[in-house]
Amino acid sequence: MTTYNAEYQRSIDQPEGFWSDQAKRIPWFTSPRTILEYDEQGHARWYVDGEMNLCHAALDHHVAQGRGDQPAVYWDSPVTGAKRTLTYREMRDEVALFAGALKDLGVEKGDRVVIYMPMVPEALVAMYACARLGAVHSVVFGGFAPHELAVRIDDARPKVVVAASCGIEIERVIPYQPNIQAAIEQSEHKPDACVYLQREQQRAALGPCDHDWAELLKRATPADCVPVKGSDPLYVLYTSGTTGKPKGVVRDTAGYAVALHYSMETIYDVAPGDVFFSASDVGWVVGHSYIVYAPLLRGCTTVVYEGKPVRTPDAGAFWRVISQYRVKSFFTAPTAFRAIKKEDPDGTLLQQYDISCLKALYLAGERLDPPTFHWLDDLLEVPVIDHWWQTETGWPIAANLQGLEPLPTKAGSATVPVPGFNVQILNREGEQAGAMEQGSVVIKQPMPPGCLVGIWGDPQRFHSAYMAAYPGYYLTGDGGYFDEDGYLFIMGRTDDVINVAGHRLSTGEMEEVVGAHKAVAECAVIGIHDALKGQIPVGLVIPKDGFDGDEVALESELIALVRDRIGPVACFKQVLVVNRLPKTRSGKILRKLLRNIADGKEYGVPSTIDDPASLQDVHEAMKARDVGAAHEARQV
Ligand SMILES: CCC(=O)SCCNC(=O)CCNC(=O)[C@H](O)C(C)(C)COP(=O)(O)OP(=O)(O)OC[C@H]1O[C@@H](n2cnc3c(N)ncnc32)[C@H](O)[C@@H]1OP(=O)(O)O
Repeated sequence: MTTYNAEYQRSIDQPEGFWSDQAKRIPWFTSPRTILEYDEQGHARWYVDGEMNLCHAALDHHVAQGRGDQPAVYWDSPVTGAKRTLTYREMRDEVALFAGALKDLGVEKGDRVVIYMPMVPEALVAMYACARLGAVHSVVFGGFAPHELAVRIDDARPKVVVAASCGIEIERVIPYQPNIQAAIEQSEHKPDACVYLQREQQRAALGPCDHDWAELLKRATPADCVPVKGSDPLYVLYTSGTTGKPKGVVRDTAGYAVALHYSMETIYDVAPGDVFFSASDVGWVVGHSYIVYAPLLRGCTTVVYEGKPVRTPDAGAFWRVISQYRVKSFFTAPTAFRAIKKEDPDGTLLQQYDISCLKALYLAGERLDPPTFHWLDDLLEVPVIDHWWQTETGWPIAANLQGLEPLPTKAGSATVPVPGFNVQILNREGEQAGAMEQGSVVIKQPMPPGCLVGIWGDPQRFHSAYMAAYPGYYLTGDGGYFDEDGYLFIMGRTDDVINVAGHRLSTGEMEEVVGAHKAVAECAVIGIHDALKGQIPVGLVIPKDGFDGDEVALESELIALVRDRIGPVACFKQVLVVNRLPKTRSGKILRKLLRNIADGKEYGVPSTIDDPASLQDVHEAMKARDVGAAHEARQV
């Protein structure tokens, strides 16, 4: 039996040999002869000359191997009361037919397709149909506003948009068609066609370029899998950066398939036939990797859950799903359990269900705070595993590898680097930090297969955002440290990206929206601690001369503006009007200081501050509005 240390060391010392062995675990049309090469900028490229199709590897291959009658998807939708099971054969056939429908609309290898759908099986069908044709999908989360959709349409320039007529947020029906119409009106690029899956809760009234999903299928003939090169793009997934423009993370095909397959076995310890439940959304990377692609690549059954952790109908919802579908591995974000703990602090609802099938709980998307870890650890009889990764990496960077060598857990730590990821901590001078010394978390090149291969249409940004800070290393944007046992502790972002309920958002983008209001002279948006959502944004604005003084009206307008431009998912719900903001003498707003005050920490007056009295002003304003824990903050 290989140990973690031996496997990890081999992956770092002999990356080509290591990933060549792993590549043999998935089906190819043509096996790669070149395992690893570097592009002209020195970035790793995996399996460039291999030929495969991810839809074939995840569906057709399993049907051919005798898994046709095994469930591939369990759909459970407490918001509509519907449930559905699709076998591998049924999935393959639906995907092939929908791929045929997309082909009829002119979609070919390399074309982009934007997908804007809730948690319905057809979202998976649409994604796999794109993969089948070699088309590049770009899924946009339903909680984003039309403006965000428009930005993505302009960047990805899709031939077709595939959507559902509506999504359902507990009891609220959210019509999607008005969002799509508004987005296409705002975007410069106009897709040729939109396809709507009509849901009975709210049907879409189809325009001249719109198509009914069911009608298209009636006319379509099944399409075959198109062989693609290992390095051909599978998808573009947008994620927040420090500026208003999101970054289109480009994922290749074969590296991703090999890495996901490896992770299912080594990290999540699941075998073909096991049931895997990831409670997230297809709009996030967790959805792409661990709802859609990895479970089926491994021959498992994936649970597609259209509901919330609470209120659909109660805080026992996850336990019900685990019990009903005999889930072996469950994955969600800590914020979901904070919501459950709030409603059912003693875990009483768990007693109603037999969850003896569950072998481990995995958490990611934000830091697993020790109180939530201990609550879960006391409640459950299975390992509670925090693991850390990013949209960019596509799969876990650090974890406690249950399929390789389970290690003792430490609260607050994501345990150890996953084989393939040469994680290091660099200090301000760019030197390796010692144990317990906090610094920038970086990954030494080559990044393993599955990680981003570029930013869509912007190679320069790929380099400047990730590769330029420390040549030869990928900059994660997180700060952290290793302890003496080699356990990795991630302490949070080192930039202006915040994490709200497991959703990565840019305060810079919110500042752009707030700053564009006609009454705002200057503003700062900071992420402050929140017991439920991890972090929430708070705006601080200085009004322009001539402002009428109605602070309540201004706050409402700014909240509505952010909701309208970015979406409800931003959770932007508090704005303070202030006379001045603390700045350095060179004019830089002291955001970290503002965060410390809001989080109730002790703070000093930096020597570089331009106007020390501004600090007292802001602190008083925060206390008056009961912002975070500002009443506990103390100047030292
Ligand atoms: C490891 C790599 C990664 O980090 S990948 C990202 C991992 N993150 C996740 O999986 C996200 C985890 N979070 C969640 O699933 C949700 O936040 C949970 C915990 C379920 C709570 O949901 P909820 O109560 O709706 O709160 P929220 O903060 O998510 O929503 C705020 C407002 O946005 C809305 N919203 C949400 N989703 C949608 C949607 N798909 N379509 C339309 N609207 C949506 C919510 O209704 C809420 O609106 P409102 O402000 O109450 O009016």
